[in-house]
Amino acid sequence: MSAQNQQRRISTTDILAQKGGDPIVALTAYTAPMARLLDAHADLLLVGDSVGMVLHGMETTLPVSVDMMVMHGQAVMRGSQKALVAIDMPFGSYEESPQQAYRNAVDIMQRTGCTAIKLEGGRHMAPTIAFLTSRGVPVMGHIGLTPQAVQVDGGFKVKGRDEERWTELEADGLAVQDAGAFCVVLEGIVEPLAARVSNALTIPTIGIGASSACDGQILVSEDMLGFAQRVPKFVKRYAEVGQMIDEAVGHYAREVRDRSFPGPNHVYQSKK
Ligand SMILES: Nc1nc(=O)c2c([nH]1)NC[C@@H]1CN(c3ccc(C(=O)N[C@@H](CCC(=O)O)C(=O)O)cc3)CN21
Ligand SMILES: CC(C)C(=O)C(=O)O
Ligand SMILES: [Mg+2]
Repeated sequence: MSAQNQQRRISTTDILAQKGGDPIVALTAYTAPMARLLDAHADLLLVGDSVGMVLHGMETTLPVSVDMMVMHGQAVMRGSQKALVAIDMPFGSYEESPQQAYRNAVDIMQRTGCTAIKLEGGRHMAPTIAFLTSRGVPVMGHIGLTPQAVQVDGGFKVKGRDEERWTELEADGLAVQDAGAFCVVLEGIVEPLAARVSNALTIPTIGIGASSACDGQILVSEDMLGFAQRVPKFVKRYAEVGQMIDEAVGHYAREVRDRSFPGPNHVYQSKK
């Protein structure tokens, strides 16, 4: 390791310090080349369990394993230098007990070198979050629409449309904060609720489908880049990479078929 050009990674305390200040720029990353491109712009890269749906074609995030998260986490660590890397704890790896959560979180941190883990759940996960943070595992919370609850919720359903639910979600945010989380993802909630939770908390809120009232934003990179055919309403498509790939691959196929590729620049010549 050379001391020169060695850039310090953004830390959990750096993220915490962005509360109410410069918005936190976060994106998902699953691979080294994508992490390299995102690292120049993002404060935080999340190796999301959405990897199961986005890269592996799964219908939900439920089949994702710790080993999958570790493989993708290692790739993202190799591809990034500056951004804080957090890794999602997959379904079934943390809910049983604080001890189970600790064992799997340490496994993920030790095998990847990531800075933090993220887990879904509010008040009911607070004892687990406290167990982890008091033992050296930084935790990012995730409340609102929690995709690992897709089967009990009967789909990916926006939360807080009913005002009577607002105090419960606020209590979830406060419980996650009091348990020691350094930030919390607010997913799929109505704008006034996002504003209320963001104002009530002293840790940064990072929104996805939760309005600009949050202290930062996160999106699935492939969604905002235009890879997917269909994306949730909260996604803005900043590019149409899927279309670019279709055009490029169509061009390649035509050139292979008419033998114009490979051309003179793409072949090896023997010694004269
Ligand atoms: N590619 C991708 N992007 C994501 O943002 C994402 C994943 N995958 N996988 C894990 C979860 C699942 N997410 C989702 C998936 C679907 C909707 C969705 O269809 N929402 C409806 C609104 C439903 C309602 O109104 O209750 C929508 O029209 O946006 C939302 C979040 C967010 N996460
Ligand atoms: C979208 C973010 C918050 C996530 O949990 C994921 O990508 O799995
Ligand atoms: Mg996730």
